[in-house]
Amino acid sequence: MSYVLGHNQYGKAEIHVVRVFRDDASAPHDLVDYNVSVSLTGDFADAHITGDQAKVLTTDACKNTVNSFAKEAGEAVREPESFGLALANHFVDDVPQVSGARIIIEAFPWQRAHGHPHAFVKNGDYVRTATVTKNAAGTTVVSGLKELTVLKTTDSEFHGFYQDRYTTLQPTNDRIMATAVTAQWAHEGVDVQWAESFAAVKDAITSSFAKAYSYALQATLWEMGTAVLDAASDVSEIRFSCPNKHHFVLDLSPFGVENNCEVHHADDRPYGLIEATIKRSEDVDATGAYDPGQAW
Ligand SMILES: O=c1[nH]c(=O)c2[nH]c(=O)[nH]c2[nH]1
Repeated sequence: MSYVLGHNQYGKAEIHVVRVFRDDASAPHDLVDYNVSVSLTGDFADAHITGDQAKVLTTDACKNTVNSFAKEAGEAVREPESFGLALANHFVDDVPQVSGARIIIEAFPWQRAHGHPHAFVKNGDYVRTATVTKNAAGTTVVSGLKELTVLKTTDSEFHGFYQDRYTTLQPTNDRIMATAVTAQWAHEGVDVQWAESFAAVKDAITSSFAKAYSYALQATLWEMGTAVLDAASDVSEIRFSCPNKHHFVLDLSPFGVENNCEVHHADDRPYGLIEATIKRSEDVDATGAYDPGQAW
C-alpha cells in the first residue's frame, strides 16, 4: 500500500505573553496582552513519513521566539498585526525549510485605571484578533474582533418571511436586536496604520448597528459591512459571524400585567447564526488569508 501525506502544519498554540513598555522611567507604562498561535508549513514530510526530525524547528523554539520577539520586535509589538508580521517574516525568511507561516493573535484590551501610570483594568467588551499569513502566494493580514456584544431595544423588525408548515414564528414590528459580533476583515496591503484602522472599523460596526433600522440581522450585517468599507479604505472585505441573541417578550397577562415589549426572556440556546461576507467588489478573493482550521 502506498499512501500520500496531505496538508500538514505544526507550531505552538496559545502562547500567552504580556509585554510591558517601561523603557522611559518617567513615562507611564503601557502593556499588550496577546495569546499567540504559530502554524508552520514547509519541508516536513520526513518528520511524518520516515521519522527524521532534522528539519523540525521545535514548537518549544516557536514559543521561545514569540516570547523573545515580544521584546526584540520593538515598536512592532504594540499592534497585533505588526507583531504577527514580524513573526511571520522571521519564520519564513530565517528558517530555510519553512515556506509558510500563519500567526494568529488574540489581543486582550486593558484600559488605564483612573489615569494611573501603571494600573490597568481589563476591558472585557471584546477581544481583538489578527491573522498574518506569509507563504508563496504573498503576505496577507486579516484583522478582527470577537465577543463584541451589542443590543438595541427597538428599531428592529422581522416579518414577511417564508411560511411552510413548520413556521410558527409570529411576525414582529418591534423587538430587541442583540448579537455578539465576530468579524474578520482582510486588508489590501500590509502598509496600514493598524491601530487607526482597527478603531475606524470598530467604530463603523457599533455606530451602524446603532443607526441602521433593522429589518433582520441579515440586513444589519449588510449595513455594518458597507459602513466598514466606507470607513476603512484599506479593507477589501469583511466576514461576520453573528448569533441572534433572541429576547422573547414574556406573556405577563396571566398575572394581569401589561407587557409592551418591556419584560423579556433572554434566551441562551438555540440561537440563529447569521453569517455573511461583504466585499468591495466581486474580484476580491481573500479566502487564503483566513485560518480555515483543518479545511485546508
Ligand atoms: O433577524 C432574523 N433573521 C432570521 O433569519 C430569523 N429567523 C428567526 O426565527 N428570527 C430571525 N431573525
